[in-house]
Amino acid sequence: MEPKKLAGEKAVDYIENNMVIGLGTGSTVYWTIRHLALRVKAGLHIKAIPTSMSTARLAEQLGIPLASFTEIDRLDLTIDGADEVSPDLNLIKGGGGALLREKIVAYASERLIIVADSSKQVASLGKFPLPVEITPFGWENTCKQVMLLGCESLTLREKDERPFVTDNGNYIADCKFGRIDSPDLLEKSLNAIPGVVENGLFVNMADQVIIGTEKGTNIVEK
Ligand SMILES: O=C(CO)[C@H](O)[C@H](O)COP(=O)(O)O
Repeated sequence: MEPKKLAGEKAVDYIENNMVIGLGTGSTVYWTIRHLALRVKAGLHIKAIPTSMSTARLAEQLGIPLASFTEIDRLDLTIDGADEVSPDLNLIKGGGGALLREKIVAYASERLIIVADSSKQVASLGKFPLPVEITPFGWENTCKQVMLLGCESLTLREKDERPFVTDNGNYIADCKFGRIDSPDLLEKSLNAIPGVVENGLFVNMADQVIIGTEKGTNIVEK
């Protein structure tokens, strides 16, 4: 079976009645959302905070009740995908451009479960270009400041030959740093640059990773 589908669906086993759930973004969480919708139809009572407009649309279409931070302070569990997962469960996220909302939701959650196929497991972070969300104002200068942190190459993400715009109205710089040995330091250094809104390094946030394979799922815990 499809590894992403197996991982995404497995995560639904961890959702209990009356929980508030964070719903991530991407093609693996897509399966989580579809599977969760079946359980909601069958009577499971939950509320979900989506991490992107696309996830909100899908959840709404499938009848999953949505909530917002206006009414909720803490979430019980967030289920999200990742672009890279290191052996100590640090992550690169943001391939889909939703990293800011994903980090806000994950930070407000008691637990973060990551769903991915085995291609996302890496010995060390850094092969996947690190997505950094930056404000449109001064983006050229912000990119120069990011380069000074040891970035080897940087590309402003585009869609239809225009800068890609996030759900928050910002741009994404995809940054190749090579092997990232100190993700915690790089995460903080990037966020200290005015114009950087957030970056895709998720350090010490994931509690569990569900890896989908051709044959089933493997669980990796902290
Ligand atoms: O961080 C993300 C979006 O911003 C996604 O979770 C990440 O890109 C993984 O996506 P997929 O499950 O489609 O491989």
